[in-house]
Amino acid sequence: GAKWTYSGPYGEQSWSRSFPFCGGAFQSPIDFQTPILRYDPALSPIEVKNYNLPPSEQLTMSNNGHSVKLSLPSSMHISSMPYRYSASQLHLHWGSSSLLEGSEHTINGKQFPAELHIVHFNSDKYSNISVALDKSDGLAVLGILIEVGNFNPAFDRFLKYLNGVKFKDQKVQIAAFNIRELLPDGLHEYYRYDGSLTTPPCYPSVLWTVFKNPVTVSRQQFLSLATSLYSSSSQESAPEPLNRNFRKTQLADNRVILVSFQQ
Ligand SMILES: NS(=O)(=O)c1c(F)c(F)c(S(=O)(=O)CCO)c(N[C@H]2CCCc3ccccc32)c1F
Ligand SMILES: [Zn+2]
Repeated sequence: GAKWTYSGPYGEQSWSRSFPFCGGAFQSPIDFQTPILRYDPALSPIEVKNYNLPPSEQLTMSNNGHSVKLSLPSSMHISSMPYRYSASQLHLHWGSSSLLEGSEHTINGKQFPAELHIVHFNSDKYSNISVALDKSDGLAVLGILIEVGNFNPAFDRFLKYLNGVKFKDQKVQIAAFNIRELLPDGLHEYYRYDGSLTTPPCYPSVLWTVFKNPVTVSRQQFLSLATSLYSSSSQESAPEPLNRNFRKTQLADNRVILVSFQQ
């Protein structure tokens, strides 16, 4: 597809030229501002199934030039939503060694150092994610905000392989692990809204669930994520660091953000 980046001439202000939905409605991410939040007691705790993958299983970790992503088996799924949403991949967004602000969603204007996304598709209605990608009930993404603090052994399960995917299109196989450990302890407090992919093609097809409570990684783990990767391929002459790969917050328009918790 058409080239797009997070800065320069192909940056987000230009995305809508090649990807019209990026200039459309229901775009993500957004800033969770108190005045547009509404408590919804019907929002039940998120329930995930088969997230505890056996270490005998292998996952493909890759650098696609936009993020580092981990392929996930479709046996992993969210069971607490009206439809079953099966896992497809997880990836991250982060700042840089000099910018500890790289999350996509923000809370009352506070941007976190990084954000983890676990992408799922509606496997009750669609046979695979490619078919589900542009359907209004096609995708569900879990967003986990990341703060710098204590060392996180779960994140190290894949961060320790970053040097194997330094350049675009590099892949490595890694031992699977319990993906549940990447999530915050409580899955009952979250923001919920209808939004979009935060990268081209920006389809408004995502039911977003962003947990209220961030997880922590150590400063060293954050710096490893923020400084190990390049968006350019190994053959290219000028290596382009892969960092600050987050989209700016979009207008909420008249969308209401539901929250499962009361202030
Ligand atoms: N923030 S976000 O909206 O969740 C989000 C990203 F930020 C992100 F970088 C990716 S990407 O790594 O695939 C690089 C961009 O194509 C995705 N992938 C999705 C949408 C694109 C096509 C596709 C095909 C199969 C599986 C997943 C996806 C993404 F959904
Ligand atoms: Zn994402």
